[in-house]
Amino acid sequence: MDLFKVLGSGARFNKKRFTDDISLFEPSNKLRKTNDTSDTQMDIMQEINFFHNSKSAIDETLGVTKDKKITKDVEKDQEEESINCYNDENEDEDDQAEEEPLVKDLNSMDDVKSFRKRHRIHIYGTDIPNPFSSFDDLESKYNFQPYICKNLKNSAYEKPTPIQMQAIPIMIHGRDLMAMAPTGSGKTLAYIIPMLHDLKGPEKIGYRALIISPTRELAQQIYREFKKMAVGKKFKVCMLTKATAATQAQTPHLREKFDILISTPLRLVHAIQQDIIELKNVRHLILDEADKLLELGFLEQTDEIFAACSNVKLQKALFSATFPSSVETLANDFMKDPIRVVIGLKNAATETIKQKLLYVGQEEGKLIAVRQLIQEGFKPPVLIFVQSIERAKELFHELIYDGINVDVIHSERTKAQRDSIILNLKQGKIWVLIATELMARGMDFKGVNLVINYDFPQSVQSYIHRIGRTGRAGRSGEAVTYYTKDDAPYLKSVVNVMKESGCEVPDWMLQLKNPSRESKKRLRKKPIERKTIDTRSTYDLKKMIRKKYVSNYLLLR
Ligand SMILES: Nc1ncnc2c1ncn2[C@@H]1O[C@H](COP(=O)(O)OP(=O)(O)OP(=O)(O)O)[C@@H](O)[C@H]1O
Repeated sequence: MDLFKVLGSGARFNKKRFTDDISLFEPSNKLRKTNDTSDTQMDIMQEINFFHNSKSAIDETLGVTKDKKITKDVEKDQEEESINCYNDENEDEDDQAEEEPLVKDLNSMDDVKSFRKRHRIHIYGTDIPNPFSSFDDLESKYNFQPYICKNLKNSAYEKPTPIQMQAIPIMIHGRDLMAMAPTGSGKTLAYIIPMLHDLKGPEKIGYRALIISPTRELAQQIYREFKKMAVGKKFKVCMLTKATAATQAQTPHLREKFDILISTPLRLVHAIQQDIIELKNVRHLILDEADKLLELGFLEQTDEIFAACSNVKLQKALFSATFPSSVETLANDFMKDPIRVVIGLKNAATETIKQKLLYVGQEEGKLIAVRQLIQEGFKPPVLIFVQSIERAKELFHELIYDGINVDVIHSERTKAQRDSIILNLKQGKIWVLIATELMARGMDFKGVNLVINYDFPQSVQSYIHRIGRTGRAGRSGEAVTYYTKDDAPYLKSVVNVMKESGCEVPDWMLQLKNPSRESKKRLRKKPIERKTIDTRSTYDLKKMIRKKYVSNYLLLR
C-alpha cells in the first residue's frame, strides 16, 4: 500500500473496484513487520521527491502524526542538551517556528492577534489590514507581479521582517501610515515593495512616487535598493542631485519619463521653486527618517514639499526607528485616518546590540580609551561618533599615526570623497571611521561590529540611531558610550534605553535622576563644550601657535 499511497496521493481511486491492482503494490506482510511503515514510506517519498519538498511537506503527505515528530524532536533535544548548555531562548524560537501558522490560514481575529503578538507588532487605528507571513503570499494572495518576488529571492530575503509583514498590506490598501521599527529591521523594503506593486509599470506621465531622506548618502542607498528591487521592469528612478536637476532643467520633456524620485529636502525645494520638478502626479510620498524631517530645520522644507504634492489621492507614509511624541502629534494632523505600527517597544534600541557606558573621567580619557582598544585588538570595522566636524578632524589627526586604517567623514568632505569612503568601509578597506551625525541615520553598513560614542549623543534619538549602525538585520553588535563628568546629568536618558532593550545596567545608574525637559532641549540645541582633542604637550602647542603667528606676520609684510 505504501508506494501506491505515495504515488497516488491527491488522486481518487475506487479502492473496492481496483482491489486486485492495489494489492500488487502491497509489500509482503513479513516486510511490513520488520520495517517501520513510515520509514519505508519516507524512503520511497524521498526517492521520488522531484520537487525537493521540505521534510515537513513530506510528513504532511504521508500523514506522519505530529506526536511522533514531537517525540523525535524531544529525543534530538535531549541529545543536544547533553552537548550544549540548555538555552531557553532557543527553545522558544524553535517552538515559534514549529507553531507558525500562515496568515492565509488565520481565520479568526484571535489568530491574527496572536500572530501580531508573536512578532511584537502593535497597531493603532481603524480597519487595519491583516499582516502576511511569507513572501510567497505576495504573489499568491496579493497578486504581486512575479518580478518582485524574483528580486526578493535573488536578494536572499527569505522571510519578511515584522515591519514588512504589517506595513506592506497597509500600504497596498492605500492607507496613510506611521511606522516605527528598530534600526536595521528592513523598513526600506517595507515601502519599496508595495510602491513597486502599486505603480505596476512605467507610465511616462512624470513622477508618481517620491521618497525624501535627510541625507544625500541615505538617498543614494535607497536609490540602490530601488534599482535592485525593480530589476525586470523598466521603471525610471531619479536620484535628485545638482547634475540630474540641471539635466531636467535643460530638457523638460525628459521629466515625464521618470516614475520615482528620491531626494533630500533642500535639493527638492530648490527644484520645485525653479519649476524643474512637477509633483502633481505623486501618489506615494515616503518620509524616511520621518522624525528628523519633521524637526525644526527640515520642517519648513518638508512642508513645502507636501504643498507641491497636490494629488488628492496622495498616500503618505512615515518611517523611522524613533518618533518623539511631539512629532507623532504633528504627523497626525496632516495624515488621513492613519494607521500607526510599532514593532517592539517605542523608541527602543535594537536588542541584538550589546550596549555599554564607560566613564572616562576627563576629555583626555577618551583618547586613552580608544588607544587601549586599538592596542588590545578590535574587530573592524568600527564607527566612532563625535559631535562636530571640528572634533572629527581633530580625532582623525590623532588616530592617523596609530597604524590603523582610519578615515573621517563629515559634510565638509567632497561628495566624491564621501562616496569613496562609504565604498571603502563596505569593502573592509577602512577599519575605523570617524563620523559626525551625518552617518547616524539610515546608513546600512552590515558588518559594523562596534560603535563608539566618543562624544555623548545630544538626544535619545541620536543615541538610538548612532548605535543602530551595528547589530543590523539580526546580526549582533556592540556599542560603547564614553561619558565624562559633564555628561553625567544626561546619563539617565541612555540608561533608560539600555534597560528597555534588555541590557544589564548597574543599580546605581537606575537610581539616577532623569534630566529635565529643559536641559534635554538645551542639549539638543547646543552640544556640551569640550576641550580640543589633542595629546600634544602645552609646550608643543605654544611652539606651534608661535610658529603660525610668525609665518602669518611674515606673509602680511
Ligand atoms: N526580509 C529581510 N530578510 C533579511 N534581510 C533583510 C530583509 N529586509 C531587509 N533586510 C536587510 O536588512 C538590512 C537593514 O535594512 P534597512 O536598511 O531597510 O533597515 P532600517 O530598518 O531602515 O534601518 P534604519 O532605521 O537604520 O534606517 C539591509 O541590509 C537589508 O538588505
